[in-house]
Amino acid sequence: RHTERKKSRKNKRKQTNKKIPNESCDELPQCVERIEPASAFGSVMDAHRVPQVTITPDGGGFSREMKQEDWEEGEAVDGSLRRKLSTSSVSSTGSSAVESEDDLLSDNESKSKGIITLEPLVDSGETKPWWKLKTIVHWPFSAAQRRKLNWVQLAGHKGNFKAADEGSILKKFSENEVQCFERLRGDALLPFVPLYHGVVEKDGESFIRMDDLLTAFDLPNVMDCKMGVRTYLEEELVRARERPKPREDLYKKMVEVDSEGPTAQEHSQCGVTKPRYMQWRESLSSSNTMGFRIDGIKKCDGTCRTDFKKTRSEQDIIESFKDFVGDNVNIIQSYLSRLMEIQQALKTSAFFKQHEVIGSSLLFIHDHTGNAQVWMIDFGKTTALPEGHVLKHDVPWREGNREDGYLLGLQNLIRTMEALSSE
Ligand SMILES: O=P(O)(O)O[C@H]1[C@H](O)[C@@H](OP(=O)(O)O)[C@H](OP(=O)(O)O)[C@@H](OP(=O)(O)O)[C@H]1O
Ligand SMILES: Nc1ncnc2c1ncn2[C@@H]1O[C@H](COP(=O)(O)OP(=O)(O)O)[C@@H](O)[C@H]1O
Repeated sequence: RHTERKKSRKNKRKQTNKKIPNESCDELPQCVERIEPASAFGSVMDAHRVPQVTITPDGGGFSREMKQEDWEEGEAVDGSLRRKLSTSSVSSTGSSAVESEDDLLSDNESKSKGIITLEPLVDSGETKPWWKLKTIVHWPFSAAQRRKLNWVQLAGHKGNFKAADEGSILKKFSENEVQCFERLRGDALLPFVPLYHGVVEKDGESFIRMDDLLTAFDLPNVMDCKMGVRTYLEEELVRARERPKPREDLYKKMVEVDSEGPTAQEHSQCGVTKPRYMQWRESLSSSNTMGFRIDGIKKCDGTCRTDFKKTRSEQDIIESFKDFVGDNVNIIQSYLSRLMEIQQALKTSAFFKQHEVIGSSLLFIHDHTGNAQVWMIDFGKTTALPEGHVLKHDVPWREGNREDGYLLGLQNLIRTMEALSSE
């Protein structure tokens, strides 16, 4: 019965692309301290306080350095990456907040962190029609195109991406994200989002096909910055208040960073709600104060870091950026120009005005040739506002106003790059 339950859980997860929490729990000390976010880049950020957040100043994180044995000669499809192997973790795309709060079942999944091997979609040889298209897609891919792709996935959910034909990748379907890509057609932001090639459906699973942003690079350096002062939807907050569902997996992630993070009550129930976890993450990092945070950095030397959970101060951010770009002034200038172009496009974008942009990232990519680009990715939780409503994106969030602070984050990213360029 347990197996059946687990099976049906897995099927359900496949269909909804959501993550399911862990089951076990450790006894931990109960000690909570409240601290204020550090001031950063001016007073406007200080306005972004999120209620009910209890955090402590110390914690850990994850850091991994690629070892020699991790590298092999390989069959990189795009020729732009050397190789790699390992990955650790998992989760899923577009996982709905509602589902997360409702689901207390467990599995041992976590985030993707770094360099991975993308599996191609395998043709099972079934005779029934296996695909449906909303737009164009070239399928089946040729045998040569069905090779594994060595790729970088710095954040998000492991298992969400698959290799496609050259120059593109497949991301697990999320209705929300598809709608965003559709609405972005013809918008001022189009030049800054990966080109969308439609939806591919295979063996009951759907995927979004989009350009692989790494193909233009030779041994790329990649940084994922999650944008916004808030990384959860307002509806998640409402749901958690009405029907709080403490999650053990989030509790464990919190304790891993700071054993004193959870409140006494959270310790005793071995669980924290999703918004509570997300608020804690935002306060501990630079999200609340700077409107963005670093989620991961992979450098061309093979090192890959995702231990930025406590990177919050302006100085720490600058140091991390410095480590990422090195002292190459041209790269810094290219990043700066691109960020300003994005800022300009956001001012005129109808899409941006009409959407609450939550959990979206700016992906920074550069290589030794001097090529440096910034792209807007991950629209899994970007939501259209009701007819007639618009957002400013640069004012403090108060529950109900749906503001996300995206422009505050962008402004601070620009300031960070400027600080680097003036050094
Ligand atoms: O970064 P850590 O501390 O691991 O926390 C993760 C990230 O915030 C994920 O966002 P992203 O996918 O943008 O990285 C989020 O998924 P959602 O984007 O679905 O909210 C996860 O929520 P759950 O999937 O509910 O666990 C949350 O546990
Ligand atoms: N189009 C793309 N091209 C290259 N890399 C990408 C692309 N989209 C996502 N990535 C990589 O995958 C990671 C996770 O992507 P994201 O869309 O945020 O997934 P999730 O929805 O699971 O959070 C990013 O940090 C980046 O490293």
